[in-house]
Parts: sequence; structure tokens; C-alpha cells
Amino acid sequence: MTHGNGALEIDTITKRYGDTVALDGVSVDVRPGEILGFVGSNGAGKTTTMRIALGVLAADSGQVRLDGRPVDLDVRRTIGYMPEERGLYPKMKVGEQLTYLAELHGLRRAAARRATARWAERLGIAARLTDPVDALSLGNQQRVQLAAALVHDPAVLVLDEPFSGLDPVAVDVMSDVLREKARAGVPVLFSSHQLDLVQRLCDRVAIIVAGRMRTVGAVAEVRRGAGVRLEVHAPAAPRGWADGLPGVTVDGTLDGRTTLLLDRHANDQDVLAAALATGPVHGFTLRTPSLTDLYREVVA
Ligand SMILES: Nc1ncnc2c1ncn2[C@@H]1O[C@H](COP(=O)(O)OP(=O)(O)OP(=O)(O)O)[C@@H](O)[C@H]1O
Repeated sequence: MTHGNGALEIDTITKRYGDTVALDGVSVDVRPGEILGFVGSNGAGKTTTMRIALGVLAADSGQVRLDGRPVDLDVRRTIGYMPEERGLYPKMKVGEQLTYLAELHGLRRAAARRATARWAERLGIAARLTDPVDALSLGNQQRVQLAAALVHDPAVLVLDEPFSGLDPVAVDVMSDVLREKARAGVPVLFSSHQLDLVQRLCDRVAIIVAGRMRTVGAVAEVRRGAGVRLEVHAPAAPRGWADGLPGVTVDGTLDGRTTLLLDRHANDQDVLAAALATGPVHGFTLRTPSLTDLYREVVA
């Protein structure tokens, strides 16, 4: 099955559970060909957003569209979804299950079998096709779950924590598959608590805090927007040597090493001149904050 790939648009969705506001006007677009990492604390609303995006849960208000069309039953069949609760039949054989799921999404039997064989090979579970799912380790069950999301050649991928519990080799395979799908024009949305991975893999990142989208942007831009850190090793510098420099905040000093936060008004060469005015400078290192640093600041 080949689809024209369009964007997945999550447009101002709101969801309440009794008195709990799980989502409060969440919007984000996942563009064709991009990998968007969805991050946020436990309970922030990622799973709820993804379930609504797939159409298995109704929003109280707002809309989700794929290629401009509201997500209905037909559109749902074109989405590859990996649910957080993992929706496999534990007693069914891996191969039968994947073929069944592919047929359920519209593939004919022969094509479904071919796709099952191809993805099982790719994801390293080909030797397990005749085993029941619950005979597999958790990580291998997860590979089956990913195969289930991919086996019908979906037009969009929505994956809830696909990397949790995978060994490093499986993480690499999964990363390659997501990159490949994105290169083929598929919009890919996945949630994760592994921020180093999100930083490495994603084009853009969306950070959700308590049901509201706090930040959406290119990973590099979001990191730069958080300001730059500068580590200066000036052993003779007196306390307060960097005070008053425009755009500079002192984050801490330890053993003659001062960490400074620089906003866009700061000039690193002025900082260097001020440091040199105190004596020798043995180290001067600019560091863009990692996604993990940024995330801590955003959710704090
Ligand atoms: N079926 C439900 N009934 C009541 N409250 C719910 C239900 N599902 C989710 N919630 C609440 O909605 C909020 C968002 O939960 P959600 O599972 O979307 O978070 P999450 O970001 O996926 O968290 P995690 O990282 O722990 O998986 C939480 O406050 C949660 O307790």
C-alpha cells in the first residue's frame, strides 16, 4: 500500500478526566519526513495526546488531521501505532499475529506474509516467528510490537516510548528504521524519556508540561535558545570577577573554574578580556546546553 504522505496535525486538543485536565489546548504538527520527539514528565499528557492522534480516544475539543483529513476509521488504518500498553495477543504466534495485523490494515494475505517476513528479518525476530509472543523476552516483544506498527506500510508513525527496554543494538536498529521511514516522507512522532536519544535522532522536539505544550522547535534551535554555557578556568580571578558583564550570569565557581550562562546580549570576547585582566586563563570552553539540561530548566 502506498500513500501520499501529508502532515499529522494535532490542533488545540483538550481532554479532561473528571477534575483532571490531562490536555489543555495541545497543538503540534508532525511534518512529512521529520522525526518529532515528544518529551515530558510522567503524567504530562504524552500518551493521551498520542491516543487521541490515533483516534482511539476522543478529545473533548480540538481536532487531529492527517494530510488535511480528520482522523476517522479509514485514516486510522494508515497510521502505524505502537501503544504504551503494548497491544499484542500473548498466546498467538508472532508470525500469525503480524500477518493478521497487516491484513486487518488492508493488505492481502500474500503481501501480508511477505511484509511479515521482511520486518521480522529487519528487526531480528525472524527465528521467533513460530513462537507465541509471551515466550519472548520483553525487549523482543517490543521488536514484535514495532514490526506490528510497520507491517502495513503506514503513512504516519505514532510510537509511544518505542525505545524503552531495548538493548543498544535494538536501539540502533529502531533508530535506523525511523530515519529510513522519515527519509521516505513519513511523519514520525515518538515519545521518550531518553533525551540523549531524542537529541541525536530527532529533527524537532516538543516538550509538554502538565498538559500544555511548552516548547516545539528544531532540536538545535531549542538548545541554542536556552543560552550558552561558558566554562572559564582563571585560577587567580577574585570572586565576582564576571559580575556586571552584559548578558552574563554566574552559575557557580569551583576550584577557580567559573561556569557562566550567556544570553544573546553577551559577548564571549568581553568575558575573555575580563578573565585575562585577572591573570592567566587556562581554560575557556563554550558549551551549548544538552536537551537534558534544557528539559530540566523547562520542567523545573
Ligand atoms: N483513563 C484515565 N483516567 C483518569 N485519568 C487519566 C487516564 N488516563 C490518563 N489520565 C491522567 O491524564 C494525565 C496524562 O496522562 P498520560 O498517560 O497522557 O501521561 P504521559 O505523559 O504519557 O505519562 P508517562 O510518561 O508516565 O507515560 C495524568 O494526570 C493521568 O493521571
